[in-house]
Amino acid sequence: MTIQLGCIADDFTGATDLANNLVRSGMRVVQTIGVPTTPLAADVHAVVVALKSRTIPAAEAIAQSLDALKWLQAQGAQQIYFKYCSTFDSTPEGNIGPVTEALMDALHTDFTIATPAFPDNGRTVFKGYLFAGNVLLNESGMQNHPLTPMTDANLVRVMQAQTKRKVGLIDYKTVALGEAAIRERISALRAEGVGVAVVDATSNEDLHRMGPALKNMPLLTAGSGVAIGLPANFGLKPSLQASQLPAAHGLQAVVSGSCSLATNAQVAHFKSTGRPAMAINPAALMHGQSDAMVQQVLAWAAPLLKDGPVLVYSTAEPEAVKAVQAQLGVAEAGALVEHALAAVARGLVGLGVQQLVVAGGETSGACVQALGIAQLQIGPQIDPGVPWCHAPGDNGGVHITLKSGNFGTEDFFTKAFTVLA
Ligand SMILES: Nc1ncnc2c1ncn2[C@@H]1O[C@H](COP(=O)(O)OP(=O)(O)OP(=O)(O)O)[C@@H](O)[C@H]1O
Ligand SMILES: O=C(O)[C@@H](O)C(=O)CO
Repeated sequence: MTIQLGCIADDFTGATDLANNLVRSGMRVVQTIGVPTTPLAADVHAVVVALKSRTIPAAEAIAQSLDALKWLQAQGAQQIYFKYCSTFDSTPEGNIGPVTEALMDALHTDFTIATPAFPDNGRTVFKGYLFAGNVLLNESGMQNHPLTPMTDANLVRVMQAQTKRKVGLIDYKTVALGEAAIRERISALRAEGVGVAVVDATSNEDLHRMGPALKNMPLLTAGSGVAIGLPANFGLKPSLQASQLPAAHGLQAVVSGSCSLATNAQVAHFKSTGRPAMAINPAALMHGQSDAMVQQVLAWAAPLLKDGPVLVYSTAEPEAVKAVQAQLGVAEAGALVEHALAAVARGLVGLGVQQLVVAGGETSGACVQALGIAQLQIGPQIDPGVPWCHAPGDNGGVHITLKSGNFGTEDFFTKAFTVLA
């Protein structure tokens, strides 16, 4: 079986976000966790390979992305889509620039686009500046991200710092004129030696105008927004009919390791409903105390689960995160918390949880790996960018949703379960 679009996502929530937009735009999609070792068995238009490569060393991110590329090419992928965060999450070293460059080299292409625009979630790009909601990226809370603080909203500048290729801009005026003008601008930029063009988009209409101009471009790099304009290039029509998931069974739980503004509000909202919630303090995980802490959390959760969803969270305000990072180091703090939350997720599933909400991309990566999930079927959307997914397994498998840090309404942690009911 051959596929049309081959996608490489740099984290797991981002992968379901992209798969969701492709499904809603008319594609049959499968998401794999990591690079599969066998050929694709499903009859689909697109595959999203979910990596956990956003914050690992650039050389490793490149190696994993090239592996994914090789597998996708072997499945016949006609176009490659490198999906990163709608808030362009990266460190000064990358990994968006280095991975883009490596994919360009491997695909023997001298030009690609870069745009994290996702208007349905308030991410817009105007004159090369990224807005999250009504404010610039660096005023949106993303300047305090635990792993990838974003302190500059100018994407041409941010991308240029990460790549040796010349970075240019296709601005909103060109995008507004549509396919021919965008193609003309691409030719002009290529003639100037530009290898990567940031593209403005402030609405879904912009993304739909962009779509036809991207037909046959070997590599696209973007958030999930660009996806909505692509299926038409393959003769497919939008369909809001998400794929049907098997009926949901089992107990319900939420595991949250995201420290974003949105997740902090979602945790506060869940607690305000009076439902059971337990915080994990990273300091309590140090000196080999993690296993004991996980056991304590599971013993707490076990008798409560029959009465409805419980929440286990490390979600904290920026000051608390900074204090922990000062004590443990940024990477160590992140890894310690991810490891503990992943063990909690595995333990909760062991207690009978079959409907699981996980908040945070890195956290989701750790949890999905700990649960041994290899492939996800994409189901109905809960909020823009966040679908329910299903992983087959014993007793009907697990319904899981991987919520990007900044996505979802305040009541997401309770609302999500009503979508499956
Ligand atoms: N209280 C805490 N102190 C320090 N680090 C924490 C704390 N809680 C979580 N972390 C770490 O912060 C990181 C949060 O990243 P994660 O990707 O899970 O969330 P996010 O960035 O908000 O989500 P997304 O990537 O979907 O936008 C993880 O590595 C997590 O382990
Ligand atoms: O694009 C986004 O914002 C999300 O899909 C994501 O990648 C969060 O990790």
